[in-house]
Amino acid sequence: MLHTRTTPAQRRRELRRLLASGRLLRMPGAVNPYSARLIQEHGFEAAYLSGAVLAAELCLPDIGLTSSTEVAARAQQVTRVTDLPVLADADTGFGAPVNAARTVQLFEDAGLAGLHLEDQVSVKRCGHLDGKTLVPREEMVQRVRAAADARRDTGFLLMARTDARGVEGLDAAIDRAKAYVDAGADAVFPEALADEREFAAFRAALDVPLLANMTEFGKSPLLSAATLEDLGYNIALYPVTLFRLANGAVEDGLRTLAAEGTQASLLPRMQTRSRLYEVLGYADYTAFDSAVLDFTLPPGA
Ligand SMILES: C[C@](O)(C(=O)O)[C@H](CC(=O)O)C(=O)O
Ligand SMILES: [Mg+2]
Repeated sequence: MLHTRTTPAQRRRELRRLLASGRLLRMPGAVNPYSARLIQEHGFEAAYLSGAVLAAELCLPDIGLTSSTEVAARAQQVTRVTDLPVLADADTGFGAPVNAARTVQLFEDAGLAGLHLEDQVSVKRCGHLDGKTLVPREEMVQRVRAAADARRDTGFLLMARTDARGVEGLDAAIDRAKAYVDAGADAVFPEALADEREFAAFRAALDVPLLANMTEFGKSPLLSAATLEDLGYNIALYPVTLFRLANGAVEDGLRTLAAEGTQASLLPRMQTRSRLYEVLGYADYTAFDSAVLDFTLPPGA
């Protein structure tokens, strides 16, 4: 009942254990708390909270309009329903290095297992678009240092993302990543690498855990989990996959409903009522109050 059994500290330890295991961790982005629960049920090791999805859900572009408190509030709703470690997208840290520090503490309090900070300027954009602007390396070093110092739980994972590949080139991106690790980052997210060779170059240059962003319709090839594991990557990120799938299904459904005047032909593609109730754990609540499950579902529901 009420789904979770573990503390944030346990989940952070679990994330660190997984990152040290040499196995690839598969991390889909949750669209909402319910989908975080589904990610857990389907056997994934961790979940992600994407800045792009959070913004898009509010019908906003991913340009840094959401605030750290808004993201933390959403994160808390997600961490309440899953025992999986959840990594959150902290964009640029939402301002100056002191804002990044505050973000770390807000995200710790939200029960997250870690966050990533990127080296773009505050009016940021998706890492797979052209025309990005970076802050000077020294400013990002300060951002990372402030974030590392702000942690009250040293288990909380601090990941540095560099967007430099598309702006300054691969070598500069690797140099920046090394400086961020020296400043206290536990792990690195090399954004928008062009091919497998570049993924390998990052792995050869750094000995901290690395995340591979397998976002669709972007600049990186969609490498399989097996390939990423062979390359020595620690996390395969699918940040917007569930959101794009859901939106595709919703648009198809709306078209069919409009054209056919009934949703009847869509039923085979819908999650049933009984499956929904199973995920929500209706049955578990009856242990406390038999009135919760004192109904029978119609056949096929
Ligand atoms: C990972 C990311 O930061 C996100 O917010 O999910 C995005 C994903 C995307 O826009 O496809 C990014 O890569 O910038
Ligand atoms: Mg993002």
